Amino acid sequence: MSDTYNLVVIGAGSGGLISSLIGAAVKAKVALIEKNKMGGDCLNYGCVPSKAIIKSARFVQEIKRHKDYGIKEASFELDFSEVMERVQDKIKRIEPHDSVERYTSLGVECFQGEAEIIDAHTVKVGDKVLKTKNIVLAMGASPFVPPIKNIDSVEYLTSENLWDIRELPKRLVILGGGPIGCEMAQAFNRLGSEVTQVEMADRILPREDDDIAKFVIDRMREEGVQILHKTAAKEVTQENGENLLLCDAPGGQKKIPFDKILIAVGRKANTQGVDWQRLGIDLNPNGTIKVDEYLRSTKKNIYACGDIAGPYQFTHVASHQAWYCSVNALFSPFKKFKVDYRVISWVTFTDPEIAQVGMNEKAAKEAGVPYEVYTYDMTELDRAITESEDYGMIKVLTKPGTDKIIGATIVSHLAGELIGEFVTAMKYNIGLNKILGTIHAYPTFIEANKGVAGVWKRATAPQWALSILEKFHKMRR
Ligand SMILES: Cc1cc2nc3c(=O)[nH]c(=O)nc-3n(C[C@H](O)[C@H](O)[C@H](O)COP(=O)(O)OP(=O)(O)OC[C@H]3O[C@@H](n4cnc5c(N)ncnc54)[C@H](O)[C@@H]3O)c2cc1C
Ligand SMILES: NC(=O)c1ccc[n+]([C@@H]2O[C@H](COP(=O)([O-])OP(=O)(O)OC[C@H]3O[C@@H](n4cnc5c(N)ncnc54)[C@H](O)[C@@H]3O)[C@@H](O)[C@H]2O)c1
Repeated sequence: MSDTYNLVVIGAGSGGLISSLIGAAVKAKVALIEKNKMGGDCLNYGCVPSKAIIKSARFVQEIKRHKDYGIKEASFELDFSEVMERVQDKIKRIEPHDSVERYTSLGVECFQGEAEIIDAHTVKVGDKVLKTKNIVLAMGASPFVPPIKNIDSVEYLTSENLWDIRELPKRLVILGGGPIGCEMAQAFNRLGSEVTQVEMADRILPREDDDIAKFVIDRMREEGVQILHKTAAKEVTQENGENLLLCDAPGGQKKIPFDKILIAVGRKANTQGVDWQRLGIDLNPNGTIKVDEYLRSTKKNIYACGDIAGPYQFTHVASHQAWYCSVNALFSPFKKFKVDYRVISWVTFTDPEIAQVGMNEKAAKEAGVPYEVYTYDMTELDRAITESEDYGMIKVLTKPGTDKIIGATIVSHLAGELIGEFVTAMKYNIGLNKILGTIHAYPTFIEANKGVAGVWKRATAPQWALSILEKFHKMRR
């Protein structure tokens, strides 16, 4: 038997794990190389720790809202280091899913160490040289640190070292109003930090529609997060033993005192330090690996998935792409599949959550796609009222004159769960009429999806038919 691998996968995050798993499942000889922690960003620094801290913060918030639930007195004493230990505990609970032991048992040969690509068919890890037919690049992305003067004078936080702190920052500045910035601004504020969020663009959550983002912005401000829009961080200085962030703001220069600063202004692909040109691999202007619709790089036996490839930076997209990388690498030229981004969903885990599938209004306008829009107000939903969670909306974009869904956005409690029905509907071409005709249990949050379908039905009911019906019933009286 040849020692040559069918697939060498570099990086054991969401993309690399799934890519190697698929290879092993179809009996290919697969090596998986990881230089740091199995599970990559999602498990160790991303989705898992962030969702764990968000839960503690939400629990605190519910205690603060005791009067909304008819409870006169409720108090709590926060032990921040325990909150952070709980975060680590959740990582440890999930770790076995992504472990060397599990992947080895599934038939993947795991190597610990930094991979070095020698040529298109050779990868080195430590003193081992692996020969391979194909390579999958799944090396992820890292926090981008913008060029702010004197930033190195403070021990700034990013999503990588945030999880090491055990003392709650009293005054926390968060740079960036994307998902990381917003999720962490709300969570730390709820846990007791005084949070100032600094966003360069016109507003935080710049990718969302205005009416959707407003629900989150209003809620965050109500809870006490100070949100500064159109504000660009320029310099860090120290005055009287205090750290200050100097920003260009609409009213002039602003000085923001802080104890800790979290940088969350985007993540850049881990493509530094490799001579890609020598390997015949082109990069995109933003530093990601240039791939075609089969996820092949410009070197045809080298594929890429996840954050290193883009265009999305989500765990589920990395694993979706991973399938195409492995299958296309292992079965080309007999069979190959074009990656399908038609139905991609994502959730921002603020409270309320924002969940999206397909296009929102902003994206449809930018792409010049014609649409009709139907909205449902969550204050009308019985279950939301009984839960004191009657806040938010569902917004569905349809192809004009039809019930075909081209996008859905939900901003509400449990939006991330509710979006699932629209994901399935879009994937299998189920329109709003069929959602309306489906029995949803009462009283549940998911009934809201039927609610928006009802709004569509009433708005599009043929007026001529209704007027004939009116006459018909009149005649029968
Ligand atoms: C705070 C935060 C919260 C997030 N929350 C969510 C969320 O709720 N939902 C969601 O879908 N996404 C979320 N994301 C995004 C998600 O974590 C990423 O999109 C996902 O982890 C990307 O997976 P990947 O496999 O491309 O890369 P990674 O998970 O980064 O894995 C890449 C791996 O490659 C290894 N590596 C790099 N170079 C080499 C080398 N030369 N040799 C060997 N190994 C190497 C790295 O050590 C790393 O382990 C979040 C991200 C952050 C930072
Ligand atoms: N719930 C989720 O699915 C989830 C959660 C967290 C992260 N992620 C993924 O990780 C990616 C990275 O997240 P992110 O929030 O770091 O980045 P992002 O690119 O999504 O948002 C960064 C924000 O920072 C702003 N910004 C850029 N430079 C700035 C500066 N110098 N000063 C102030 N503001 C500045 C941008 O205008 C933007 O609003 C996301 O795009 C997402 O794909 C997903």
